Amino acid sequence: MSKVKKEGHKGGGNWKDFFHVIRKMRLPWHWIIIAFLCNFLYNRVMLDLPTVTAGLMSGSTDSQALVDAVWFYVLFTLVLCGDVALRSPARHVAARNIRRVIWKKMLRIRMDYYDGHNPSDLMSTMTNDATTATEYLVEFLVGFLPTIYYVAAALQTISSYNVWLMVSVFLLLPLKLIYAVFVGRWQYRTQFGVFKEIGSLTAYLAERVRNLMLIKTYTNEERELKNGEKTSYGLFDANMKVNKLNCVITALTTLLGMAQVMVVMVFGVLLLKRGDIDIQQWVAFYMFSGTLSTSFSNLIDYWMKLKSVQGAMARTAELLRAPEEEEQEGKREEKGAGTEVCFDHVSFSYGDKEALKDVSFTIPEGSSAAVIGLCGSGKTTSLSLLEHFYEPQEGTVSLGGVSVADIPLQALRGRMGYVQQGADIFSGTVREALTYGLHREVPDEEIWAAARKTGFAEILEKWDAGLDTPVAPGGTSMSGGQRQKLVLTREFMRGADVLLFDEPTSALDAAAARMVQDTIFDTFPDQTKIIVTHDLSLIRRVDQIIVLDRGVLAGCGSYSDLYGKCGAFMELIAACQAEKEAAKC
Ligand SMILES: Nc1ncnc2c1ncn2[C@@H]1O[C@H](COP(=O)(O)OP(=O)(O)OP(=O)(O)O)[C@@H](O)[C@H]1O
Repeated sequence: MSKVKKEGHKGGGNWKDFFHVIRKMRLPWHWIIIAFLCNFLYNRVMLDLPTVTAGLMSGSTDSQALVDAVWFYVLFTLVLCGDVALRSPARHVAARNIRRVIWKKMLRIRMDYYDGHNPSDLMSTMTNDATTATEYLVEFLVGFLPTIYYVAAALQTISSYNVWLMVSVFLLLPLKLIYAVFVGRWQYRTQFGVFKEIGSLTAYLAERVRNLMLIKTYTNEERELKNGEKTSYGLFDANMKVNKLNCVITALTTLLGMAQVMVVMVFGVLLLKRGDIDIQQWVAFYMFSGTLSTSFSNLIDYWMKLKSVQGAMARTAELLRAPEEEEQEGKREEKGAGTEVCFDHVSFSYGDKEALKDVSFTIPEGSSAAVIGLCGSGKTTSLSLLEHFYEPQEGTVSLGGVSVADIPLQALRGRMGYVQQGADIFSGTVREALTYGLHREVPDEEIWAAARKTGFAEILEKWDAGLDTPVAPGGTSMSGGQRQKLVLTREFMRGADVLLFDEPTSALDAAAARMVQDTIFDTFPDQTKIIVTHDLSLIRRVDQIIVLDRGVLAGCGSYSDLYGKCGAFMELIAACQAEKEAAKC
C-alpha cells in the first residue's frame, strides 16, 4: 500500500501498473473495435458538416442542394446515435471482465496478504475503481485516434483555404498543452484520493453493518454515528477537491475556448477583408474552428481521463500483483494417502509476531487430539498451517508422511474438513448451506440420510420448508447448536478424512455442547480429528492432548499422562474447572 500511496503523492501515475492492469483485464476488443469504427465514421461525417452548412449559408438554395443537405443531416444523426449506443456495451463488458479478474484474484491471494490489507477495503476496488477505470479507458480507446484524425483532416482543409487560418488555430496550442499536463497530474491525485476514501467508507460500513447487534448491545449508536460521519467526511473532502478541480477545469477550458474564438475571428475577418478567402470559406472556417476547439478539448479530456484511469488502477494493480497461493501443479496427488498429522520443529511468525516456536508432535491416523492452551498460544495458527493457509518459516507440517507444501492445495483441502467456532454459513437455503463446497449434484435423499446420521434431521423435520428453509447471512436465523449440526452434516457428506474443529462447543450451552460432542465422535469414528478446545469434557474424550503455552509445546500425551505431571496442563484444567463452576452459578 505504501508504494501506491507514494505514487499517489507524486501525482504522475505509474505506466507500468497501468499496462499491467490492461494486460490482465481482458478488454472486449471486438466491442471496442466496433465502437471505434463507429466513432471514426462519426468524425469522418463531421468533417463535411462545415462545408455542407457553409454551402447553404452562402446562398445555394436549389432543391438538390437542400435534399443533399437533409440526407447529410440524417446520416450525421444516425452515426452520432450509433457512436453513443455502441460505446456503452464496450464499457460495460470491459467493467464486467475486470470485476471477474479481480474477484478471481481475491479468491486466490495468500492469506498473509489479507493480514495487512482489510478485505472489505478491497471490495470497492472491484465495485468502484474497476468500473470507472474501464469506462474512461474505453472512452480513450474508442475516441482518441478518430479525434486526432478529425483534427488533422480539418487542419488540412483549413490550410487549403489559407495557410494563415491554420496558423491561427495553432497559436494557443502551447498554452493548451501546459494546461493538459498540469491539470492531468492534479486529476490523477484527486481521483486516487476519491477511490481511497470510497474504499475506507465501504470497509467501515461492511464491518459495522455485519455487527449491528454488537453496536446496539453496547448502546454505541452515537459513537458509531460520529465514526461513520468521520469516514464519510473523508470522502466528502476528497469529492470537494474534485469539485475544486472541476471548477478550475471549467474556468480554464472556457477561457481557452474564448481566446481561441477571438484569435480565429480576428484572423478570419482580416483575411476576408483582404480578399484572401471568400464568404463560404469564412463560414466553413468559423464552423471548423468551433468543432476543432471542441476536438482539442476532447483530446485534453482523453488525456485527463487516462490520468484518472491511472489513479483508479493504482490500487487494482497492487491487488493484481499480490502473491497467490501456489497450486502445486505437477506435484503428487495425495488423495487416499495416510492421515497421520506431524508437526516437525515448526516455527511460525505473523510478520515479526511469533506465534509458534519449535513445535513438534504427531497425531496418529484415525485418532483424536485436543489442542489446548491459553488465548493467543497458537492453537488456531496450528490448524491454519495444516490447511496450508500459511507457510512455516522453519520446520515441516506433514499429512500422511508428505509435507503439506508438496500436496496440491485442492487435494489437501479436499481431504480436510474445517468446523469453526461460529460455524459460519452463507445465506441462501438450508439445502444450499448443506451442499456448499460439494462440487456435485447431491440428491435430497443423500442429504436426508446424512442429516439422520448427525441428528440434524430431527431439527429439519420441525421446519415446514425443510431443505428449502431460508438461511439468514452468517446463519443467524439458526441457533449455535443447529448451525454446528448443519456444518457437521455437510462435512459428513464431503467425506473428509481429517477433521479440524476450532472451539466447536464454546458458543453452546452444556446440553447442546454434549450433543455436538457426541455427533463428532459418532459420525466420524475413523477420521483423524484435531479439536481446538477449552471444553473439559471434550478434553477427557480425546486420545491425545497437545498443550501449547505462548507458542511453545508445553506437553503432549493422554489425559492420564499429563495429569499431575505437566504444570501448564494443570493450570489449564484448573482454569477450565473454575470456568465451569462459574457457569453453573
Ligand atoms: N492474522 C494474524 N496476524 C497477526 N497476528 C496474528 C494473526 N493471527 C493470530 N495472530 C497472533 O498469533 C498468536 C497466536 O494466535 P492464535 O489465534 O493461533 O491463538 P489461539 O491459541 O488460537 O488463541 P484463541 O484461543 O484466543 O483463539 C497471537 O499472539 C495472535 O495475536
